[in-house]
Amino acid sequence: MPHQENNIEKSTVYETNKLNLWYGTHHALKNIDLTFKEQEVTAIIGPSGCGKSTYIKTLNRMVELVPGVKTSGEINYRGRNILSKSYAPEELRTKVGMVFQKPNPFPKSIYENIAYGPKIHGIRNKGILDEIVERSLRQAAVWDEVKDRLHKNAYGLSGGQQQRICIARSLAIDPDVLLMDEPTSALDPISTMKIEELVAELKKDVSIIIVTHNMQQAARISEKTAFFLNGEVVEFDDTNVVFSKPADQRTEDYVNGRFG
Ligand SMILES: Nc1ncnc2c1ncn2[C@@H]1O[C@H](COP(=O)(O)OP(=O)(O)OP(=O)(O)O)[C@@H](O)[C@H]1O
Repeated sequence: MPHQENNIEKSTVYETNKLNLWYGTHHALKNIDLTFKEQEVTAIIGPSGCGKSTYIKTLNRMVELVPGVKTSGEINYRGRNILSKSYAPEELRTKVGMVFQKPNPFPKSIYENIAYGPKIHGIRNKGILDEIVERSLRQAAVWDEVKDRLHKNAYGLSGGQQQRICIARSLAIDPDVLLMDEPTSALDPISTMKIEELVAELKKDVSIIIVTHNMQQAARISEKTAFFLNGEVVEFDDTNVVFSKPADQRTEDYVNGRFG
């Protein structure tokens, strides 16, 4: 049954239908059918090498950068198949932000890191850029820590601060969707907590798809969970169902730490 709030069904943001992907001859994603809704956090869990990162990178067409990749099936974003020849990947870059496992700020000032995307999209007015920089840093819960050093190099920040700068950078384009690939795996518990709080806050405006190895994190922050194994989706359901009464024995074994 679809997740409902106030009896209004949430609209679909992304949907993959029979999505397959091969790295050369290696069949890494097998017939993946998943649907992601507005104002929801979906966690993607599964053991190492099961295809989580590959899947999330198909959603913004980043995986195409790997030589020898072949895909079949459909990825519909807001109702349009982004794998179709007529869909320009640049269009997605204005709507879908991505945050990686390791913080990867540009070797530039904090300000320039955040203003970069809006500038590429043609915003030149200093007052508007200042506003975007402040709003994004506030949203990413890092403003107070960096407001007095905006023109210092982002490399001078701690790992947790750098990761929140990267989140702020992706928020500066006012994204519709945020893809997060193990965004807290390199962080200490306090920075992790800040990012989890941030995810809870952001989901009012941004759909979030997050790959995580941390079961407690998936249980804490997501409405839906997809369990991947060997390139397939074994189970996709409300997070509380996946963690407390999963339909498949393999899911139960994984969420209870019996393998992976
Ligand atoms: N660039 C690549 N070229 C060839 N094979 C790849 C490439 N990237 C990933 N693979 C293979 O595809 C499969 C899925 O990898 P992927 O990185 O998506 O898994 P994952 O679930 O994200 O793993 P982890 O949790 O360890 O990050 C693995 O067997 C991996 O070796």
